[in-house]
Amino acid sequence: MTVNRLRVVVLGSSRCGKSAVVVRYLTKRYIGEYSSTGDFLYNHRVSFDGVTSEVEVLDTCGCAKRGCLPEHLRWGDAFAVVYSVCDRRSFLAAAELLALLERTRLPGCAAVTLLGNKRDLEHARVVKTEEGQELSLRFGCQFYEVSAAESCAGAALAFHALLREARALALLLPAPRRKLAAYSVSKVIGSILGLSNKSVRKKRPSLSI
Ligand SMILES: Nc1nc2c(ncn2[C@@H]2O[C@H](COP(=O)(O)OP(=O)(O)OP(=O)(O)O)[C@@H](O)[C@H]2O)c(=O)[nH]1
Repeated sequence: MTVNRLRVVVLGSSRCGKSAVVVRYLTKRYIGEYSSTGDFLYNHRVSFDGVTSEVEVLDTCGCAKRGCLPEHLRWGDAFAVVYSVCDRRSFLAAAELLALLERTRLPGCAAVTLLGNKRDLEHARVVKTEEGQELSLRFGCQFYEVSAAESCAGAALAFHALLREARALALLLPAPRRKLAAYSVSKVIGSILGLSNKSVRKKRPSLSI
């Protein structure tokens, strides 16, 4: 069985549900609240299509403000750009992130998916499905609407499709690997394990799932 290594960066504006989507995919669980004080790196081993991948998933938090966005864009092999269907500003931010990705990475050199999260909140929806579709067509990326709160099926489908594309690109374009110089580890694991961020950061640089 082939084993490959992939790096996935999850981007999007604050509170759009990045952590919820990532944790849904990795653990099948939905946890309502997460602390939002920094990026979080997960190690995850996944097998499908007869291939096993060692996947690092970087759940980012406020990286545009902290200035580490360019580094994250270079580091990743695959990118999930998340917005909330109930928050137009998060959709506009997703469009900006896709444009930045296009400028930073050569077109076709990174797998990208656009995820419209919180589709369970239909009554509060302000971004139509067609708008997400149009945006994904404009940037030539995948597109899914998901609900981290409602089920794990959407997140799993979206991440597997992203990984499938990243695997194919890794075969076609063996890119030089760049190390992420530094990442802070702070959120989600505290919610999962009931530890404070400080103790998590000290004891665990990353979480294997
Ligand atoms: N109804 C509903 N709420 C969701 C969903 N996903 C996330 N939420 C809620 O939205 C809020 C923000 O979720 P997070 O996962 O912390 O969002 P984030 O993008 O990681 O936020 P930052 O860490 O601040 O960047 C939380 O209250 C979640 O419970 C969803 O699919 N449906």
